[in-house]
Amino acid sequence: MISVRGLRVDFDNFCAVKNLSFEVGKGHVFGLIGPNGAGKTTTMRSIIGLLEPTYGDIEVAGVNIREKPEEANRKVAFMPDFPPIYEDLRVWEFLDLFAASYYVPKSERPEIIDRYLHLVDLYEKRDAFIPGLSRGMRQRLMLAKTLIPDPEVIILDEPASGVDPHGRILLKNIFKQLSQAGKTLLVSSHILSEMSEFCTAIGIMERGKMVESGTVQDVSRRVMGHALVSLELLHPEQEELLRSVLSRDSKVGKLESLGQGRWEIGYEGEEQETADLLKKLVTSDLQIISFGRKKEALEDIFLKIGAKEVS
Ligand SMILES: Nc1ncnc2c1ncn2[C@@H]1O[C@H](COP(=O)(O)OP(=O)(O)OP(=O)(O)O)[C@@H](O)[C@H]1O
Repeated sequence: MISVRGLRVDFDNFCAVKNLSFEVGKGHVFGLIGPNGAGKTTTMRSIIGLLEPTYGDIEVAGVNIREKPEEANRKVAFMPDFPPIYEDLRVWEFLDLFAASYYVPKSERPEIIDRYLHLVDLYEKRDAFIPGLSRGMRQRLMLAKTLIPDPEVIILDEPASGVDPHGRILLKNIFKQLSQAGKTLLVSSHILSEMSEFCTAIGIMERGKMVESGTVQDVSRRVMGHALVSLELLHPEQEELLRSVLSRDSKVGKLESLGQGRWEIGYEGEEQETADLLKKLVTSDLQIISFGRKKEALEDIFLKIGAKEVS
């Protein structure tokens, strides 16, 4: 797990991170979201011990980084947003070099390297020279390198930047596997829509402060005040019946027709209440083709918080 309490980081007389506290539990993927200069990289560099905080307490996998920096260092791996890379090596040689620097015995390295190359879908590029790789492939190679020491805590700064849709799906599956294996992940990104798929929780940073954090759903409910439910009627002419059933549910807010029997409903209820609403609709003889809580649009949450900050 990761625990950050009361973190402050100053650069000369500029305060980049202010009184920041958050926790990421074992097996969770926490997404750090924020505009340029919000303090995401500074926070990550502090957690891995690359920056010394002005004050605050940080623990990784239960180890305080100030008290036991070397032990903490062994528990955590970091993938920076612009990692340096050794240009004149083949893919496997690059990983072999890193495995050697982590004291992986020579006899075990080929198997470990191949395992991680398969994981990031670069096995076919095993013998290719690094300059011939695309930016997305390099990102995936760096991810393989980051995972080789089998760290408990993995910190990734903008891992999805420059990665194509195939690579992003791959990344999502890798994060899932890692969290299922009990790893703790902290990921920063500007690609907000993907963060809601990758992450079990998010934190939104603005000017060095955490302005919101929690599950995407919790943050969305707090910021937006409601969830959106989309619904499609088989017979659009059942509109009156739909309106009448919905009017009896106090949690229903704005009702918007998208045409041809499709509706969007602002809904303040929890998930269980949403399930109860569906039951009521169906037992009222409405013919429903589709019904679902929409994935909260992180972009909307982000914009709303941004608007709140400047107003
Ligand atoms: N070494 C440094 N010296 C002085 N100021 C710095 C230093 N590193 C970061 N900063 C400043 O601290 C603030 C936070 O920067 P940081 O890189 O943490 O933001 P970020 O959220 O990661 O941004 P981005 O999304 O652009 O990477 C910025 O205003 C930046 O200019």
